[in-house]
Amino acid sequence: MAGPVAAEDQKFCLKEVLDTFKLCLSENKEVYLEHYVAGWRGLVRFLNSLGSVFGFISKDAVKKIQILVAFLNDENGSQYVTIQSMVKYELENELVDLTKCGKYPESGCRTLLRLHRALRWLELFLERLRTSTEDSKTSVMCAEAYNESLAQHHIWMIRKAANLSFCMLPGRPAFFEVMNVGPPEQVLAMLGEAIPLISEVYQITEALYAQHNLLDLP
Ligand SMILES: CCCCCCCC/C=C\CCCCCCCC(=O)N[C@@H](COP(=O)(O)O)[C@H](O)/C=C/CCCCCCCCCCCCC
Repeated sequence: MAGPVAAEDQKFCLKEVLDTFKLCLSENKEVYLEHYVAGWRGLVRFLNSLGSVFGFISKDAVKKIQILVAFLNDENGSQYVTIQSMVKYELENELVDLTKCGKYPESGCRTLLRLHRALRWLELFLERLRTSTEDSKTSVMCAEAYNESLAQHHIWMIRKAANLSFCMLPGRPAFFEVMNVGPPEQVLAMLGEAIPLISEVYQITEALYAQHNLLDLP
């Protein structure tokens, strides 16, 4: 009999990730950290299914997810229920390094900022996928989205490695297949539903971080 399957090894399904991002927003538009992290977990599952060449990316994402999960499970976990409460708690208690070489190199605010920047890449990439044609190249769409967003925050070596890895992405038909949604029309429809959700979560977090001058945390 097969044993339990680790979350990262389960088969990816875009619908599930979409449902998780739907759960992210509270009635008053706060972002639940638990669901935000669960959304990223689902995306990492997708990345893992694309092959080991993306291992260095998924490793970094998993590390950041684990840091945030540790805060959620910590004795002060109730302060981390939403991104808003996390920011308030960490700032009020001076738990965020505003400059390099401080006491809290892995604060929740700083860690989430890295995923937040990656969410912008995701939004741009998915929008390109949604408006792509049969002969569009996933590698080009991914690189364009990356260079327009996340790359600006990465050192040269990471940019080089990331851009090289994009060349190993499967073509559009195989990529759609891994998304596990159904025929291309359904993939496009689901992307049309997912992008505004992801965009809203991104905008709310961006405004919160801008309001507290946290967008450049080292
Ligand atoms: C819906 C289906 C289609 C889309 C599926 C996308 C799946 C993507 C899953 C995960 C994306 C990875 C998120 C990466 C977070 C990166 C955070 C970051 O910027 N870390 C850097 C800075 O961290 P600190 O040093 O300051 O702690 C770190 O240096 C990064 C290292 C690893 C390289 C990151 C490259 C990111 C490329 C993003 C594109 C992923 C390509 C996936 C292809 C589908």
